[in-house]
Amino acid sequence: MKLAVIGTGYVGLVSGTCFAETGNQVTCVDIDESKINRLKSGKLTIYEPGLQVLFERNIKQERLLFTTNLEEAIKDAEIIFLALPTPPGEDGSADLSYVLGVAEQLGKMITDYKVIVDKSTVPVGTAERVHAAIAANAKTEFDVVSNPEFLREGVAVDDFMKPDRVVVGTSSDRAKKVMEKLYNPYVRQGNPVIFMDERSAEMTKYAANSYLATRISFMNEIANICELVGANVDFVRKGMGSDNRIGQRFLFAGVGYGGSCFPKDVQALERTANENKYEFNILSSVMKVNERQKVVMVDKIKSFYGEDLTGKHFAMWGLAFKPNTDDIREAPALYIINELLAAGATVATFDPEAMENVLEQYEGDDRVSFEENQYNALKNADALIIVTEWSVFRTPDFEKTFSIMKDRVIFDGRNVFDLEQMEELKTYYNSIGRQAVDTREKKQVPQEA
Ligand SMILES: NC(=O)c1ccc[n+]([C@@H]2O[C@H](COP(=O)([O-])OP(=O)(O)OC[C@H]3O[C@@H](n4cnc5c(N)ncnc54)[C@H](O)[C@@H]3O)[C@@H](O)[C@H]2O)c1
Ligand SMILES: O=c1ccn([C@@H]2O[C@H](COP(=O)(O)OP(=O)(O)O[C@H]3O[C@H](CO)[C@@H](O)[C@H](O)[C@H]3O)[C@@H](O)[C@H]2O)c(=O)[nH]1
Repeated sequence: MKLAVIGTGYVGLVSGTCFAETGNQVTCVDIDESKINRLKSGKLTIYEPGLQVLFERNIKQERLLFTTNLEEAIKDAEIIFLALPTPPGEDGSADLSYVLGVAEQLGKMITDYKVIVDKSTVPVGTAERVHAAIAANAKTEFDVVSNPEFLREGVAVDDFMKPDRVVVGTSSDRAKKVMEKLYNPYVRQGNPVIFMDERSAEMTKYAANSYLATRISFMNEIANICELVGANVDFVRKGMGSDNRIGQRFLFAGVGYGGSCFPKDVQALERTANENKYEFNILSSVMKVNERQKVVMVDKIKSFYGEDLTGKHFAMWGLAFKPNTDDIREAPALYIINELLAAGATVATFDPEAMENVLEQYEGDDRVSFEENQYNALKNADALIIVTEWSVFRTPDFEKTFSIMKDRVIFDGRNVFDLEQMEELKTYYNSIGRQAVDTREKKQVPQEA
């Protein structure tokens, strides 16, 4: 099938490449000329494991093209995907200007039947608004379908190629047949395509993200209580998760959820509730808990050193909002850095992929540095703070680590180390939802003469 994907960010680039991989002819379009030039020259614009191979293969086999010319991209396409940003507006609702702006342009351009598919995360009722925006100028038949995307960054290719499910919202039989054909290869792998109306499809996306965010905030609260009562959240998680009704996944306490989706989508669903005069009490708490959790490491650091951190220097491992991505949108690390700086500290950071995206924010600020590797970041550090659970941080050379640091102190926001292991090292180790370990050698107090 011939497809156009409008917006070549995390979702557009992954979807476009994966659709090409299942044999479709895909043209990806973006207004960002530098992005398109880079993609055209065979270079990826994001870090996403497994994407490079598919990207190169499909470019080589001429199934994947890139352009800035919207009209050219959609001319022969049977299906047009909108993978455009829907950032939070000032009132927390999703900003639909990108989606509706492109819809208006499409209305003027389409000359034969098209299925226009919304892959962006958009509030309930958007399919109707997109339909109206296109219809204002369209001289031909078309259908608007809601097909929310559930991929996770860091495992996006796997999630796209082997989705737990595909949700398609449409009330048109003609569009349904087109979508059935498109997703046929995925159904054959045993993954269901769930058809429903447009409004339910739009709501499904917000419900799924908000539920997952709720699980995280719930576990973060459990972790905070564990610390107070002397329990260990890792045991509690395993004990809870073994109940099939709960399940093991997505129960990890940490430094709060970040990324480009959960924070904005929870906020947007609360906004939808408010607009409909419904008080969604759980969501307000989910957000409140997350705000607090993002800086829980700073609270721990301040109770160790005192409120004023002037003269203190910290090493930070991890900047991305989660491992295996270079994405730093709403990354807890950035909130933690800013709080530390405000309290007078300096920070040396290392992240395997995300440093380039953070550099700009601290340009000219010599209180924050970006180091070549995780050990360089430890030089003269009073303490190490772990914010993102990249695999490379899980088994460090502790002897080397402590020989470089000024003091043997670790604050771990992702529980990457076992407590037993830390008890054997002479260290102060403070993690999430577990008791702090302090096995540093006590200084000998000289006997009074
Ligand atoms: N990132 C994720 O993991 C993820 C997963 C599922 C759903 N979503 C949703 O998908 C949507 C896109 O998210 P993303 O992370 O890919 O965003 P992104 O910011 O990475 O990419 C959006 C792209 O759209 C381009 N763009 C903006 N205006 C354009 C226009 N008029 N014409 C053509 N291109 C234009 C931008 O230049 C950018 O490259 C959002 O609604 C998001 O909530 C994201
Ligand atoms: O047990 C967990 C799981 C995740 N997180 C945090 O939650 C955030 C989001 O993680 P994840 O969901 O893995 O990443 P995203 O790429 O943001 O994916 C979410 O958001 C996407 C955009 O809507 C959806 O498509 C995905 O289904 C949904 O999982 C990150 O900060 C994680 O560190 C935790 O703190 N504990």
